[in-house]
Amino acid sequence: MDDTVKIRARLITKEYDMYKTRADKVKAMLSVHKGKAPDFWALKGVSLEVHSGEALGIIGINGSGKSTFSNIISGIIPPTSGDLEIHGDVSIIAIGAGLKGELTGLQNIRVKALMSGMTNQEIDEIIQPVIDFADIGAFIDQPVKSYSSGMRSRLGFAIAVHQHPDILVVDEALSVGDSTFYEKCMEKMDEFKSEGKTIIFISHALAQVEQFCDKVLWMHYGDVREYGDTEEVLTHYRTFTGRFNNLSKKEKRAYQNEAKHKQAVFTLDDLYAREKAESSLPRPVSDAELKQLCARNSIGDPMSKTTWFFLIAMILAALALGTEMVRSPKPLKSALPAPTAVVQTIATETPSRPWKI
Ligand SMILES: Nc1ncnc2c1ncn2[C@@H]1O[C@H](COP(=O)(O)OP(=O)(O)OP(=O)(O)O)[C@@H](O)[C@H]1O
Repeated sequence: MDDTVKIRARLITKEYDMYKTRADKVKAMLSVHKGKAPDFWALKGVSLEVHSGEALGIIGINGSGKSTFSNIISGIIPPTSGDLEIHGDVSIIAIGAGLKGELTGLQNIRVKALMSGMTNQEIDEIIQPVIDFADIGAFIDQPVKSYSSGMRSRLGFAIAVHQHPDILVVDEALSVGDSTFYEKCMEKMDEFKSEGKTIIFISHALAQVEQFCDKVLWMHYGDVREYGDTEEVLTHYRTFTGRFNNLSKKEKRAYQNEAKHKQAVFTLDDLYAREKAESSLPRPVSDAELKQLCARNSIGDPMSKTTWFFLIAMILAALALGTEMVRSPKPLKSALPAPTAVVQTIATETPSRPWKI
């Protein structure tokens, strides 16, 4: 492990809109209707720094936001606010994620490798090692939808590690494999670590986390409950889950409902106030920077008034042009802008059918 920061997350939030129908979502995007769908904040300001050669475990009960956070790190979904720096290529392995069911295992290897920017020659070189590592035999030529979850996980892991990413995110992918494959994956992850690569390991299997991770992030209903030394965090987490599991069904439901209510009513102003009172950031920031970190990113926002204005202006211009062309039809060639050389060539070659131009 060295001091080079590979991942720096500062006050990352994720808001999901709980639209009932697709139409409601489209209406909200166009800001046509005033009603706002109920919000749900899956992440309420997560900050951490992960270094080169470090293995970070992410733990937490179901629905605490682990996958949401790992999907943001992997670039699969954008954060709602906050700042994320990633230094290096990221490869994520999650159960079944990223594999196309209709394609064969072999085709999936090619597609995923192409998407990660590998050349055809590089892909040819990794195909056999991936097949050997995944150990799924003749199934490699079968559609992935016919695979068991263990086979999918093996193929996903094999592809991801052979892309040689700088940062490897393993989201519960090892929970479905057998013990032999698990050992093989662990060996590979150790190799990665010793090469200075960074690993994010999301798991409910605390013994695996304990064995492998240098640090642990305990997530709890969108918040960071604790972040630090593996043994310490795991001890506290085990105490919590011991108590939680002893609750009656009714008590558990009440606990969950209260936490989810807090996730529903959360706002970015709350985050700003919380950080003003007690900062969770690894380094101090100015008030202006804090305000920026607590401001919504523009991706996914409803359209601004200016965008609306231009959109409407363009639609009106297109309509006016269309009407003009219908009212005074001209020969197509004169209605069009000056023809290019290619169009002229075709027109010359097909003089009797100029409408083909
Ligand atoms: N696309 C979505 N739209 C709405 N809510 C979502 C969406 N994805 C996740 N959520 C909600 O966000 C919260 C966090 O989910 P997430 O999958 O990140 O938790 P998790 O800790 O990975 O859970 P698990 O351990 O069960 O995998 C949950 O309450 C979940 O229901």
